[in-house]
Amino acid sequence: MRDWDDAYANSAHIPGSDKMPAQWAERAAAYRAGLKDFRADVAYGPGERQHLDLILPDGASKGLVVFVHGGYWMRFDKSTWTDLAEGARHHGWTVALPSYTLTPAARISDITAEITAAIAKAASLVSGPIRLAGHSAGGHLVTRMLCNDSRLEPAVYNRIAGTLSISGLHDLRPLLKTKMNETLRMTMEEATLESAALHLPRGHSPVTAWVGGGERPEFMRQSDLIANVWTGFDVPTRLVVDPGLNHFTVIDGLKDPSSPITARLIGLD
Ligand SMILES: N[C@@H](CC(=O)c1ccccc1NC=O)C(=O)O
Repeated sequence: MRDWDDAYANSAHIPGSDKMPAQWAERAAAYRAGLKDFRADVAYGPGERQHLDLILPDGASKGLVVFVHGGYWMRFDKSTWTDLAEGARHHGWTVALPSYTLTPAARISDITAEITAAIAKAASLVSGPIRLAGHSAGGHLVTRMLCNDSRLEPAVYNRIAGTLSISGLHDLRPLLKTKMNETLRMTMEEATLESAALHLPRGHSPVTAWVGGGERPEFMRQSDLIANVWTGFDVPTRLVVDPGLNHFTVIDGLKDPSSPITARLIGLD
């Protein structure tokens, strides 16, 4: 059998990655300190981690971007990558960054419900079109919003203009075979329910699966999978392989207003 732990291990294959979380947090804190309009810690539920940060643009808001962070549902929070809001913010979008309860305190299906509530809250505060983005585990969470069991209210769901799943996980069943499942505590039933690629899409808003060309083959396969399957249900899909980037550098372009990934996020391309 394949070594499934190795297939989904990112840090182990990226030199210097042990120092990255501290660098990410530092960059994000410096970015927050320079923001003119930063609304921290808006509650979207009663839980300790059920809060989101809002980053507002300089002029009128064109709409709402929600970015859901990654870390295999067990690490990090809304403050780790605040600076990734800058690309969309620069172009006039309000960006919401939710935290969520991590595993093992929550199950993945609980986190899906939390992100549903976070998007509903952000949508009640910010008008206009909604664009969803998520990285890795966050890619899982945003594509789950588009499945035909999605609990988003129609008034919110119908505002979704596009979704960007960056190095997203769309079939969770292989993770059952990793040591991470000691923390994730998924059963086959939950892994199946939580796999976007095993659901029909609820509608036809466009989905982009964006993955680094230097990522582990499983991440390439996971991106290919959602684009491939949902194309068959008339979802306009794109698969973008961004050359040379790894699982951590693949999101860097979001902070750059002129990058291709920012253009994709806000529909400029
Ligand atoms: N220690 C994990 C970290 C990881 O994969 C990760 C780190 C930051 C953001 C997203 C990640 N992956 C999926 O959610 C690994 O490298 O396997």
